[in-house]
Amino acid sequence: MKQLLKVDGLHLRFGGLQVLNDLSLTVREGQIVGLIGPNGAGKTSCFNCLTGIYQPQGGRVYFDGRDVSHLPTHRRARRGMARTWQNLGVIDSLTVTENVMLAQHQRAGYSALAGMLGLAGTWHRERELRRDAAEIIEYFGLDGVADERAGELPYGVRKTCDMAMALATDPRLLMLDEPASGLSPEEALGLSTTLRELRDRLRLTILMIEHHVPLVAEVCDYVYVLNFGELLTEGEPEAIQRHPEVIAAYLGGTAESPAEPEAADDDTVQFASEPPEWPLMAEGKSNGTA
Ligand SMILES: Nc1ncnc2c1ncn2[C@@H]1O[C@H](COP(=O)(O)OP(=O)(O)OP(=O)(O)O)[C@@H](O)[C@H]1O
Repeated sequence: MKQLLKVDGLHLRFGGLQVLNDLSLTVREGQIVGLIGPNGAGKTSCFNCLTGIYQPQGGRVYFDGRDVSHLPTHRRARRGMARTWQNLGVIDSLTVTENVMLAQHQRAGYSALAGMLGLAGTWHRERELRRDAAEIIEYFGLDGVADERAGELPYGVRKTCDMAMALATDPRLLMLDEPASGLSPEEALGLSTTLRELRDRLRLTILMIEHHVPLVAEVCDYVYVLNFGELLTEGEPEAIQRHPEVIAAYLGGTAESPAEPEAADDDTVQFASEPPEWPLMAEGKSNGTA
């Protein structure tokens, strides 16, 4: 599988705070890759560097074999890098359809001024975009709320709208920032079906920040673990769940003696204490805390 995203030695500092320290990772085409780590580990900052929102002091980002480190956010998006937001990218005062169409506009193919003036050709393209938006909305099961203002919809529905908006940019790489946060445990696990479908039917590659371990274990091919801005370890989800340093990072303590894991009925561990969204799970068990 070819490398779609390659991150090479990112360094990011805010004043005296080293947020990312020599972070490197690779996402291959067709993979679903997880980026996990305790609160404040630098996951969202990493996404911000990948999308060009933050300009790191060192390191390079390559997308589809090209160095995109110097490109602004909208040009990276045009190349096929899309993201969702931890705190939702939807505009509350717009309807679901309007939000999706707004997201589509970077690939509209005409200037905002041409659109405003209704110049020849724009109305035809606009109709195409509206049709595409309707398909995306239907795909995500949002057709029943397409004309509702996003701000009036439940949180889970707005999250789905956020994902529909990312898809509307016609991406190759979808970067999801905590897609399961705020969802019920059932909704969160249902996401795994959606994510696999996005990969298998639409041939998307997915990099996702997520604390919901059953979802990560269920859907990710590979996982990177960040701690204090550095790569702690990487590997397949099963190995990550049993990794002593990962356990120690989430619980405090040391790799040799991580604090207080609860006994489980196999060789994985479950934690009753903080952080609630990272109890390492025996496969298929629900912790009810997501
Ligand atoms: N713009 C900024 N200015 C100053 N500090 C920042 C900025 N953005 C992030 N940080 C700091 O960088 C560190 C990493 O934050 P980041 O949000 O990337 O972590 P995270 O792993 O995504 O955490 P969480 O799981 O809680 O979302 C934190 O200490 C945060 O306060």
